Amino acid sequence: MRKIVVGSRRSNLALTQSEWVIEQLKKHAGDKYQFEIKKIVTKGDQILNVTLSKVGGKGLFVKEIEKAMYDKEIDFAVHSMKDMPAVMPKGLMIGSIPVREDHRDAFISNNHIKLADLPAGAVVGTSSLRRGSQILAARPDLKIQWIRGNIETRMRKLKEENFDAIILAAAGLKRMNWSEEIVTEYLEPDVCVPAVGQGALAIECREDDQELLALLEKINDAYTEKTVTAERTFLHLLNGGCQVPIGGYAYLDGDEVVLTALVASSDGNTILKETIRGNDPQQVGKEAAEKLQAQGAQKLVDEAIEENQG
Ligand SMILES: NCc1[nH]cc(CCC(=O)O)c1CC(=O)O
Repeated sequence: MRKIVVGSRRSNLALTQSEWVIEQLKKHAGDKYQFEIKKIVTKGDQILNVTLSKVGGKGLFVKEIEKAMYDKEIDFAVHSMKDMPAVMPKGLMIGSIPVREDHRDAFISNNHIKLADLPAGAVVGTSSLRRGSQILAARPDLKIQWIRGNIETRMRKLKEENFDAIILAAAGLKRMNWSEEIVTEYLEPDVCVPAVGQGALAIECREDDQELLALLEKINDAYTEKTVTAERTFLHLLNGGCQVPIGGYAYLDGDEVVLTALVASSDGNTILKETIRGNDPQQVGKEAAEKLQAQGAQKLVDEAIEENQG
């Protein structure tokens, strides 16, 4: 019997995701494996009072976990796919991509007033440049205000502070069993293109752990893998980090991947958006990046980086 140690951030969402993955694996593990969760505190969990994009972005949540994996203190870790860097560190890999939860953003407002019906000047809370930009594109008369914290904290701030609405990933709410009744409306990708990988999980493990890889393979979902590959190829080629609003969502139409990719300015005044289809997910991602670059996406990315550093 092998004991498999799962490294997890200590937030409720991270623990819920790790427990969910363990439940899925148990269906295939027989009595050959035992699982244990080891909680790990990351830098991203400690820094809660500044905008994520200003303190180093996605990598903040994964570095300590990766060290524990190199040191063999843990065997795998479950991440939200959208928090994963585009390139994996040496010796580690994404060993499995389980079936994706809801990919959409959930719009949650006081008194259930829909986005289109909010009065001018209403305040929408989000710390995502991507969400802020697309909300402003739809409703330039609204105000975006930064909000941070986990789901519980943001829900409390919506009620107690000066927010009229907030936006959260539907997947997080569903995984945490929040009632659907709190959601005013789900924003479809034609209104708000989700983050690349939103709703999907990435199981990260050591490249050389063949035994574990064989087990993880059993809960890999081909549909999710294919669509997320298109999204992540696009993200990687744009090289935008999280300093510029970028979104990407793909689904399958028969064998074809259909990817909608977005690059925008934070104020929502410039929205570059393309939908590409094709059989090869990497080719589709590449084509989307090239199409948007031809429309000036790289300039938006470079300007955003300059602004952030200056
Ligand atoms: N930005 C943080 C983050 N990273 C992953 C999720 C959960 C949803 C998912 O798996 O995409 C969330 C919360 C949110 O965006 O509201």
